Amino acid sequence: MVTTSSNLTLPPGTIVTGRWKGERYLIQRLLGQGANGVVYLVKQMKSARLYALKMGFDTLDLQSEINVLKALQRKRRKNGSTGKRDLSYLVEVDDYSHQGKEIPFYVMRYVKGEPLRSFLTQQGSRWLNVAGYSLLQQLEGLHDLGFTFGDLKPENVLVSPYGEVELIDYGGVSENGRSVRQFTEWYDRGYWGAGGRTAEPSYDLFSFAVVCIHLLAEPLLKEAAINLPQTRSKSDLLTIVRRESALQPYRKWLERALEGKFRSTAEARQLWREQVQKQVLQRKSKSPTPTWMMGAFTLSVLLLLCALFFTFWN
Ligand SMILES: Nc1ncnc2c1ncn2[C@@H]1O[C@H](COP(=O)(O)OP(=O)(O)OP(=O)(O)O)[C@@H](O)[C@H]1O
Repeated sequence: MVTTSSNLTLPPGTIVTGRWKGERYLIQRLLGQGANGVVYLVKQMKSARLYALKMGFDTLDLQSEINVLKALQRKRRKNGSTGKRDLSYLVEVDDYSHQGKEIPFYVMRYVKGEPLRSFLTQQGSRWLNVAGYSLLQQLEGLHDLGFTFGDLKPENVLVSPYGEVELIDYGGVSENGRSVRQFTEWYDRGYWGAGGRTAEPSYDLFSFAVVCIHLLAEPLLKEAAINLPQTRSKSDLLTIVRRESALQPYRKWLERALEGKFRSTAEARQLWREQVQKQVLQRKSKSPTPTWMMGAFTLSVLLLLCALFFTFWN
């Protein structure tokens, strides 16, 4: 096995022992690899619990990601009201000594889910209603703590079988008011000449609007994205939204997000909910959708609404 700082693959069965804290983790399998690191599914030896463990290629990048996670954790603890689940996202930070090198790693909650795109391919694009609502809930929690996610893209959104969303990859999270640290062209407001790269809730809402366009009208988005920067603009996106039939149920929401007109993420979430309710009612009155499917879908919407209620009103 060749190990360099930019290429580190550890086989299943390897035990990663933290240099400072001594905790031991047994690697089960590779979960994924990105620009900033490798993520493994691991079993904590003392508890037999499953976690995700991320090892960094670049110590500084990983450290700043860890700093953000710690800051979020501190704020969540202080606020105490954003749901117990989130308090334990970051589990541990340590170094791993491997072939004479110190490799930094952190351990986080293992998120069992499918990336948004494959989830919708398997379940049907209608499930964007449920997943989108859950995503807006997640963003609202983050925004309320004073942070912007930044690098919102389909790969960073994992969805559970019931449509509940978890964001992964906090490497792009920035404090509101600062510059966005990490972004991906298509979902970046600056790329479309639609605003600056200041971290603020409207930045994430814009990205989510482009994510929706990407998922439901990819060929048109691809076409618009190849325009030169001088000719590429937010109106290209607005034109797609007005023309593409698959986007019509979301039109009002997408227009407001692209124009940066939501006053808050709560308002964006509320409008999303209204448009979902409208669709459910319309379908009920005219579509021959099997009752079981409508039942499962409505149950998921209800579960999300309950989760929201307990999170924000308790
Ligand atoms: N907590 C988690 N639970 C389950 N899988 C995860 C988790 N975190 C990351 N992954 C998987 O590992 C992959 C890479 O992780 P991540 O996106 O954090 O790496 P990255 O190097 O920052 O990626 P990018 O190049 O997108 O910035 C993800 O696409 C996902 O499949």
